[in-house]
Amino acid sequence: MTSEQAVLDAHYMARALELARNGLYTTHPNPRVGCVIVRDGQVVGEGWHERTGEPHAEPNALRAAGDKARGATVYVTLEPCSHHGHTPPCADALVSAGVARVVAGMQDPNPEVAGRGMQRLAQAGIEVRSGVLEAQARALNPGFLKRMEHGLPFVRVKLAMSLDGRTAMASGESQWITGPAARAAVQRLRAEASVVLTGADTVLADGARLTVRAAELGLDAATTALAMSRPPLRVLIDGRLRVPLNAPFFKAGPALVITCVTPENQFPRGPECLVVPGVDGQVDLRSALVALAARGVNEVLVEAGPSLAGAFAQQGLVDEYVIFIAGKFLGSAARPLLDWPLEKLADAPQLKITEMRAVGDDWRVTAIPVPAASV
Ligand SMILES: Nc1nc(O)c(N)c(N[C@@H]2O[C@H](COP(=O)(O)O)[C@@H](O)[C@H]2O)n1
Ligand SMILES: [Zn+2]
Repeated sequence: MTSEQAVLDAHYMARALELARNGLYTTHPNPRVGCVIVRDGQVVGEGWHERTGEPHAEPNALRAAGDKARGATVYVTLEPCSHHGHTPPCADALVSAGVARVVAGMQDPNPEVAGRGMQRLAQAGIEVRSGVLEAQARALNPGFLKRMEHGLPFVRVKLAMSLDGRTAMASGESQWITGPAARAAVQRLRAEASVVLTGADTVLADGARLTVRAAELGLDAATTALAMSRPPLRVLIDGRLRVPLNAPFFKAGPALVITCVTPENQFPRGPECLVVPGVDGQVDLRSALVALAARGVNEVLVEAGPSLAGAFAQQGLVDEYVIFIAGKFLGSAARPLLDWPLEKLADAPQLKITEMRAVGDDWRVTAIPVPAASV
């Protein structure tokens, strides 16, 4: 392959990635996928996957290209599927359309596909290439990949704190530490998650509802409509079933309660209740995540107090922290970020800060845990 071809491949894959991002709020449990069809140096078709049950990105792009797909090159951010799911195999559609070349961002880790899509194309005499802008293709679907590769959702913990690392006054007062731009960013994090998860303490103390509110997303009308069409499932971890049915959390819409005690008709007409293993009224969080992944949950946003967020952190269940930092001191009597008593500096978990940027008057820090072996 010439270097000119490699540059063109990266260029059109970048466009396919851009298209895939249209599905940021809607595709789960499916992945976000984009597709561009190019013939004689012209883009003749574009498509992206909007929601599960509807056509994949490739048939959408093929429909736009019509007869011009014959002899064309197809750029798709994820290997074309080879299985019959809600829709027929995209690899077959590409063969039927007579395309000459298919370039994929990455192999599909779904065991039902896992290389068979590219294989089918190659067997039909189509030139194939995979792994173009692979890091970006992977970054688009952290939850889908984690679920397919590890049977767990991707867990993002959102925290908001003062410059001295405090999240609320001793009284619990915390509205608002951060400004409106940071709060809008949190709304968008909720909207892109499959699940927003919290604990009984937060719901009982703050009356938290954890809904996505259209007016606070800060998105254009079309994107807001997409985001609101697929709101995340709100999940409450409540080991002892302490939260009453009349709590604002339950009045705000459908919710799932994860507990470790038998509900015994606790919620006769109330929310769905999932029982997982636990000890002393403490839900086993890994079991809860496994159960969510089994239901097709890709991305979990944890918005909880120091005790539940700290438990996720201590148990090594967090993939990413998004921490909003406000230019305030709340003082030493205020509440800490995480309940995680550590004795020695040597025991302090290492994080890699991957991004830091201003959001209105606040700062947003993204950090990922560094595995102990590589510290
Ligand atoms: N290559 C590709 N393009 C898309 O637009 C997709 N949505 C997928 N998804 C793959 O197919 C599975 C879902 O199939 P159904 O929507 O149920 O038919 C999904 O798990 C991916 O493996 N792939
Ligand atoms: Zn497909």
